[in-house]
Amino acid sequence: MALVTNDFATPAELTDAFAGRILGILQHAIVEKGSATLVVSGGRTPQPLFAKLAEADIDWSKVTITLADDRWVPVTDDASNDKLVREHLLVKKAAAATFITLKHDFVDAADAVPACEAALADITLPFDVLILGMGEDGHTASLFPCSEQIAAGLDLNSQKKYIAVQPTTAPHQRMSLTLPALLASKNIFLHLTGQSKKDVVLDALQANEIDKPIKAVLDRATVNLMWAP
Ligand SMILES: O=C1O[C@H](COP(=O)(O)O)[C@@H](O)[C@H](O)[C@H]1O
Repeated sequence: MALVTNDFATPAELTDAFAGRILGILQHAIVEKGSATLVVSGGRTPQPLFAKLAEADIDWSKVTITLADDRWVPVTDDASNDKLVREHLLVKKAAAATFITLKHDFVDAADAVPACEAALADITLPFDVLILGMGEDGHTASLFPCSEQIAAGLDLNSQKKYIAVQPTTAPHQRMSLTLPALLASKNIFLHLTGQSKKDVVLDALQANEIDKPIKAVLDRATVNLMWAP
């Protein structure tokens, strides 16, 4: 639908402005309906944003946080998005938030899909805020172009909110929200740093969504790109 570009001169300026924007939406949701939902991504990009959010003075006890995707590794592993959230977001003032993990005690992520669906069952959609990341291959959440599951993950008729994904060119099996579940969000942000990732987004606008899965979101939602070099 629309890509709204918000460019900042430095990562620090991006972090400050982006945190303010997210907090404003969460605060508004809390006033309007008594609660708010925040879906975050993992990887390296969001760590400073998480640190900034964690210090914010909102009523975090009314906020539920979950992940758009996770790597199927123990939550003690440095590759775990769950670990990232627990160590950098669910601290200080934000420690009062409720966290819905995607990691359940199954060897194969595919066996954990029902547990993830059940854990999300009490949450009323749409999510208030979705923060997506993106890899250089155009994957978003864990909807990887190189995976056998990509068509199923992008299927708008899917009744599933989660899908287990096995990338072939990236490590770890994954658990990911499906495209229809990602699109069930009132405010969608794409959080990127570096010129190369911005170029990937601009290229993706002309690409096939199976090759560049971020395109599937860009085509169907207003996406605020929050970017700094
Ligand atoms: O594997 C993943 O990669 C993307 C991008 O991560 P980054 O380190 O390049 O910021 C991330 O959005 C996703 O949550 C993660 O599982």
